Amino acid sequence: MASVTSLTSSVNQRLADALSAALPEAGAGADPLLRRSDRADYQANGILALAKKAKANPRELAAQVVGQIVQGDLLLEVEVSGPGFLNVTVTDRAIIETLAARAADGDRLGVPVKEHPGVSVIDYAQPNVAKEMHVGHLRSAVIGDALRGMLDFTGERTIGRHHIGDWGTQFGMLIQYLIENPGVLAPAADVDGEQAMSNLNRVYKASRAVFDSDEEFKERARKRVVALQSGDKETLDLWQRFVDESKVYFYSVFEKLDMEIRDEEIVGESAYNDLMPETARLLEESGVAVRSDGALVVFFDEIRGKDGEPVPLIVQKKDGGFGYAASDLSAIRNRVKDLDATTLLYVVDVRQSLHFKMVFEAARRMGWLGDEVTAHNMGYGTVLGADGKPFKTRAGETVKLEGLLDEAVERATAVVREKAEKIGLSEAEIVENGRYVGIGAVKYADLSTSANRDYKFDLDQMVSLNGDTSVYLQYAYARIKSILRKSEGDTATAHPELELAAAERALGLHLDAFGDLVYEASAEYAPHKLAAYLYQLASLFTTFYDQCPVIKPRPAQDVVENRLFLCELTARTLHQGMALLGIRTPEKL
Ligand SMILES: NC(=[NH2+])NCCC[C@H](N)C(=O)O
Repeated sequence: MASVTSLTSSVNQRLADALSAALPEAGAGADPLLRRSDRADYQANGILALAKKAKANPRELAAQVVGQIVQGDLLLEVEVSGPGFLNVTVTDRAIIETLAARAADGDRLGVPVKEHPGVSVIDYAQPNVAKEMHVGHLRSAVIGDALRGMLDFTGERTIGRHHIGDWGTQFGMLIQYLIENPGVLAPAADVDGEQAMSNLNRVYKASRAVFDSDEEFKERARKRVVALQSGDKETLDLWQRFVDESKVYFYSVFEKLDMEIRDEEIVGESAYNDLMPETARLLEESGVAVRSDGALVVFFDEIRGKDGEPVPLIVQKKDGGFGYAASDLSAIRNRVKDLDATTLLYVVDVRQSLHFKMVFEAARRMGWLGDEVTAHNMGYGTVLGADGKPFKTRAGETVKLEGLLDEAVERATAVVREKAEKIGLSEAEIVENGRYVGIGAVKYADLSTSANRDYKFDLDQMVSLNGDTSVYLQYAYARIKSILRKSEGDTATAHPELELAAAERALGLHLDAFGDLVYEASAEYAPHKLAAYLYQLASLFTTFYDQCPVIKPRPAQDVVENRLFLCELTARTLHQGMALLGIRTPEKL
């Protein structure tokens, strides 16, 4: 099925044609700058600036443009307003016909795919081996997954990279402890997520205690690091056991999050070990990195620390070891060369933004990044507690993710249970819906705030039925589904010949904007714009449903059918939009 041009684009094109007829010197590319408006359906604001440039009177130019407009079936009225704006009203027919074309396009809803899709490699959901996941990891996973859904929908090819922290000197300590206490880590195949994490916690704490108190153990642990780095087989096998055990835990959390993570996309820091010596050599040979006190570093004039001295990016330490930066620089080479990436996205805590600024700039100097391949860090803000301070337990520790997710599901299940009897939900359905509502609430609270801002983790607010929450959207969806079930004898059919009520037009115009919105939000990496769109859609539906009876009191048959058509398209748009954000919409709630 062909994609559908939105009404906004059609009207914009119509006005652009009239504009270049009225003012030929403005050329074919002159943009009337059409926006949705409260006064009419749309307002065009572009004429003012063009008139100024052509030294013409804006109101006169606006009137000339109106004179050139071909109205056809699309436009009902175009009038000059204010200093030289155009207020535009489209016909009811145009609205319903366009929506009918969208409705005929299955899940895509007439949304076009990119003409020149690229390859976006998205670095997200990157917890650390042998460590518990915290709320920061939640944000990366949720935002990354939503971005991926949105980009995929516009035809972009996306590849996930879960750059887990699976390398570093702490493994010397862990592995040495495991060698000396072989029974402490049950095989990954024998444990569930919770057991895996409690095993790892136990080993971590125990080995840390020995490490801190026993100098000889410390020395053995140091030697173990060297063995690990030189690729000693026995050491690597034990390291792999920590990775495998951790993966059991990661997968259980991702499953809780209702998120699909693919094994082949878990490519951690260690995966780039073999590339790092070459990365360092290339950087040094080209002069981008220099030796300083024996270390290999990149300097940036423009990046200074608090003391005013340049902050270097350390590619290779004095002792020859490679760290986080070398791994990230090598990952860039790999993603660009082997994965053919055109865009590199990183969904990482804003506190790492200096690191990425330096890594990207170094890669740019090397020509690994440039006009053809760009990199962006979607640095996200901090998760705050209900008191507005960084989210910590009473003991001051970072809050563990699983407990939070369980609590969200528990609260949501209680909310679902309240209405369960009335709508006839089975126990299994209550449990499933509770999960979708609870996890949806957590995801939506994160996604509805722009990523770079902090947000409050407030469970009471998150599962509230009123306000900008996923539950509100899920209820709107389920309500429409119930209306559709109750109207079984009638079909949802578009009737373009009907005159529309104001609330029908408002809903219809918003439905039409879905495709443009998904495009814009994807291009700006802004899931919060999609969330805001969906919230508005649900609100417009509520107004429509209050003002325009669908079956009770029963209007004329064609009106019933047309309203059911609007109901159905709203439900499908809500469902699809939420799916792009990674949130489920239960059929009955
Ligand atoms: N390519 C990257 N450096 N990605 C981010 C990794 C995040 C890191 N594992 C952390 O927990 O902070």
